[in-house]
Formats: sequence, C-alpha cells, structure tokens
Amino acid sequence: MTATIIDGKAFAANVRAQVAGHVTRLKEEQGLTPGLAVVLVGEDPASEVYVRNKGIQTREAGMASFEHKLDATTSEAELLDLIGKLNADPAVHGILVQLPLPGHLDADLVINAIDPAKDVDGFHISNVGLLGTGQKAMVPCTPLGCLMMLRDHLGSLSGLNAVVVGRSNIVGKPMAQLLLGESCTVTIAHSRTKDLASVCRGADILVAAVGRPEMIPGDWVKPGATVIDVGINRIERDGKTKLVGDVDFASAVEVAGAITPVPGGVGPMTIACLLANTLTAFCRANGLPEPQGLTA
Ligand SMILES: Nc1nc2c(c(=O)[nH]1)N[C@@H](CN(C=O)c1ccc(C(=O)N[C@@H](CCC(=O)O)C(=O)O)cc1)CN2
Repeated sequence: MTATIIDGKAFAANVRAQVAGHVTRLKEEQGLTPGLAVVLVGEDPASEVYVRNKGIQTREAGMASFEHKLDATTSEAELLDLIGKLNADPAVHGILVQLPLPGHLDADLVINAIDPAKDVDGFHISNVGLLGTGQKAMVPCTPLGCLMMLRDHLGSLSGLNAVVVGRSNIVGKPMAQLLLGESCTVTIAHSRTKDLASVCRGADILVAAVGRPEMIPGDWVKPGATVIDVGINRIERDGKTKLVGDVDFASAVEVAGAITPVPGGVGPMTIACLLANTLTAFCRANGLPEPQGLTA
C-alpha cells in the first residue's frame, strides 16, 4: 500500500484564498483592514526568510503588514516598549515576535507582554490556559494547520488513538490539547519514552515533532495510520543540503494511509494559519462573526 500524500502547499493556498475572500468582504462591508505586526530581532537567516514570507503573504491576503526589524543587540526594555506600542495601536490586530530570540532576551517575558487578544501565535500564557481548559483561545499556527489537515482527511477524529512525539510549547503540547478537544485518546511521547516504537505503532494519528531528522521509520507506523510530520531538518546528503522531516518518508509512505511530505506538508500551513488567526483576532476585536473553518 502507498499512502495518500497530504498536499500542505495546496491546502495552505486554499486557506490563504479563504482569508483573502473574507478580508475583501470586510473591507467592503466594514471599511476596515486587518493588520499584522511581525517583530524580528537579529539576523538569523531562516527567521529572515520566514518573516519576509509572512509579510508577502499578509499583503497578498489584502491585510496590512507592519514589519519591525530590530538589531541583535536590542535590549529587553526596547523590545517591551515596541510591544507596548503595538498593543495600543488600533491598526494592529495581530502581533508576532519571531522565534528564536537572541539569547539575552527572555522569550517568555516578551511573549507574555503581548496583548492576549492580539497574540496570533497563541503562545501567551492566557491563551495556553484557555486552550488547555477548552475555552476560546488564539491557537498556535502549526498545530492549528495540522488539525485542519487531519479534519479534512479523516472527518471525525473522535475515539482515535493519537500519539504526539515531542513536547514543545510551540507544537507538541498544543497539538495534544487540540487532539484531546477532538475526543482522541492522546499520548505525548518524547525522547525518554520507553519503547517509543511500540507507542508509535499504536497510533491511528501519528504527529512527529521532535526535530530529529528521519527518526521515525516506517516499521514504527501502524498500517493505514495518518502521519503528520512537523519536522523541518536540514541535512547534508550526497554533497547536497536537503530538507527532511522527523519521519523517514521513503519507508513510512509504504505503510501509512496518509502522510504529509517535507517540504510541502505542515510548513506552508504555519503562515496560512497565521493569516487565519489574524483574521480571527480582527473579527473578535470588532465583535464580528468568526470565519468558519479557519479556527480550532
Ligand atoms: N513566532 C514564531 N516563531 C516561529 C514559528 C512560529 O509559528 N511562530 N514557527 C517556526 C518557523 N516558521 C514560522 O515562523 C515557519 C517554518 C517553516 C515554514 C515552511 O513553509 N516550511 C517549508 C520549507 C521552507 C524551507 O525551504 O526552509 C516546508 O516545510 O515546506 C514556514 C514557517 C519557528 N519560529
């Protein structure tokens, strides 16, 4: 059996088109434009690419994009001052601070300074608590993208065994909360889990988010399972740089029922869901109905 390939690139393009449609209508009906502010501190090359793409896709969706590029030596006080200004700016409905931050900055302190209603990353402690207690929250973009693809592929997730490999605050933990919200039986596994192979083999839904290149081979995958690969790892192979996931795609594709590729799977959904979250934040701020199918 060869798995269905879940095309995240096409899925993300569809999400962005839906967001753009809502933005056009909101401009006509309300005369208002959603705005997203993205803050980058330092010159991490990958972060620079992600931030540039966020700006491009925000403008393509018809939203206002505010980009703040700060020097790597920016102090915590300067960064907090900028966040305070963005919190108070009525043209800004979403605020994102690109991670990772340079080592001298306390990421938790910075993230928790963002107005939770504008926290389109869903990383603020208030949004983490709201999601954890099943209340209306801003939901982190990458897990939200995974959930959208899972719902589209499987319909109801109720009663399925879901294994999330990885326990990060950005992906693993919120992904597990979302799957619990869909009435899955959820296991969070990680590098210290005993007999990880057999834990993974029990998964109807296997989400890999450990950040270790091709760590999960096909013989850890239950036949017919849906595999969501969140890993984005750059490796050297045959003298070339290659992007691979946390799952060994070549062997897993022979066993799984469906699988996301890397690149072109979960990655593109991260920015698409950022746009969806900015639209959601805008609607909530203005007391408008939330866009259907673009929230958790
Ligand atoms: N504040 C945040 N920081 C970071 C987040 C985040 O959600 N919020 N996530 C990642 C980086 N990221 C967005 O910021 C991101 C990662 C990957 C992709 C993507 O489209 N990947 C492509 C491959 C791109 C490539 O060639 O490198 C794919 O998988 O197909 C988009 C956004 C960390 N920081």
